[in-house]
Amino acid sequence: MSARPKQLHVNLFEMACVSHIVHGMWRMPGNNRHRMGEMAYWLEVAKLSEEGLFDAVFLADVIGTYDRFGAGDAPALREGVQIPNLDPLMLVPAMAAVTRHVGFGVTFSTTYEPPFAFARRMATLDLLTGGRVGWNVVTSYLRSAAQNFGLDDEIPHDRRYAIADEYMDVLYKLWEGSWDDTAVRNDAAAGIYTNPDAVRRINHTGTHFRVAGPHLVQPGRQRTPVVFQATGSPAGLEFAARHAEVVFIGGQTTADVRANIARTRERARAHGRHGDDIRFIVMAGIVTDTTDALARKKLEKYQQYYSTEGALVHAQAEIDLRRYDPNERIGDVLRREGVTFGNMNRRFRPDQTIGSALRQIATFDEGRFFAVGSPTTVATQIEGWLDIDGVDGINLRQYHSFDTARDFIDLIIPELQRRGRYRTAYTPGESLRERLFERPGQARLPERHFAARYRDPAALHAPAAPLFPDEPAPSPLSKAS
Ligand SMILES: Cc1cc2nc3c(=O)[nH]c(=O)nc-3n(C[C@H](O)[C@H](O)[C@H](O)COP(=O)(O)O)c2cc1C
Repeated sequence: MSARPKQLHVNLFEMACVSHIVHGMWRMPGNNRHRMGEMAYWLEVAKLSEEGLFDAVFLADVIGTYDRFGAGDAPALREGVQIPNLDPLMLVPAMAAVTRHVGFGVTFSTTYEPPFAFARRMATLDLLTGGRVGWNVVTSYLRSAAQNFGLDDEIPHDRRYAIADEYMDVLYKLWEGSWDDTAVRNDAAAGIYTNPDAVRRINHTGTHFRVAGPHLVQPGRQRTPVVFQATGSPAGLEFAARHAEVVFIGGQTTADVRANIARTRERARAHGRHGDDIRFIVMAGIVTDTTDALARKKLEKYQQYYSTEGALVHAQAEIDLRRYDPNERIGDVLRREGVTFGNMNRRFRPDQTIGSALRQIATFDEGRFFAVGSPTTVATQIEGWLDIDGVDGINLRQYHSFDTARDFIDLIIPELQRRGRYRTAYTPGESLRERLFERPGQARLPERHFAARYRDPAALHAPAAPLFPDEPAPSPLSKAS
């Protein structure tokens, strides 16, 4: 009875750095990663993504270094692991100017810079792009980032989400509540540019932030950009349930992925949202060629350049695992060295042997959503991701810029289109939100989203229930707001 098979959403996964996810690849002849500081590079990324009818170019970001192995910044610098890196927000207007449809997902952290200036920057992008922007909300996991913003160490994990929740509250007040749609009159005869009765201050006074307003930017197409988030923690899940529209989901097995999706949907429903108000995206790796054998050969070629050191740096390994007995457990070695497990829990477990951790890293970061083969092979696997795992789309990891995107566009997309699994054209004038949710005419957040309450001016001054009421106050950031 189903009218149309589920279609794949695709973002090109980018970061304005040389080595983003699959490390060492920048050394491959013909790879353009070193051009990330050139405007021409980003214009090509944008045009290529639009040629591929991608949903968006998705830009990751970090605001500190992966200082590792007690060797400071040297390993990350040598390997180009996310340093040097450029400010992703600054790339968007250039890319938008040479495209008409493709969207832009931009990462920004809620932990270190107060919300008012960010509200303005993001609203500027929404306005200038005609509603083509999304925001990947991150709370930042690097100690070195904390030290760049006046702190000695990371703010504890769950507390970062409590700060982020109030951060969102301020943004929604500015984006959704401060200006009416009809505020700008541009009425020369009456001498009224903006109707003062249609613009209001927000006068937000919370635990972490005090912001008077009004917002400085008139409303764009979407007002609030599409809210992306990646999480694997209980606090992050609660945050996603209230705020996120696109969630990066993981899981080692189909059952895990399905359970993660179901849990997030269930929590979203508890917040008065609909299950399908959230899209689920996975980071995927695809290596393809005209035949399975050629695709395998391409993978082998790529693997020659892969850097285990780069991968360990990115995995935030506190020690250089290559220097230890592979039969020892990570936890035992760390104890002996007097080093804490730190953020290594993102990739490893303390009871894991060094050897198994190294094998995991050495498998080219294949991960759960990895496909190598001909277009038929890959498309069949993707259909399984959509129908069996239940995800809505992928962030396409790049091995080679621009061959990864080019191969996907030339080989995989036609096959997906043949199967009715991928759009054959953009819908002119649609916002990123309309595209992702396939809801024409709904460029703005649905009425049932938490943010929509601020469309009623009276609600601007009613205190909103914080998502994490037990968090202690004030935060180390409150002085900065
Ligand atoms: C696809 C994907 C993209 C991510 N991009 C970034 C990023 O650009 N910057 C960042 O600081 N963290 C990024 N993260 C990490 C997440 O923000 C988050 O720290 C991680 O998913 C763990 O969630 P948790 O903090 O709720 O435990 C990304 C994670 C995933 C899965």
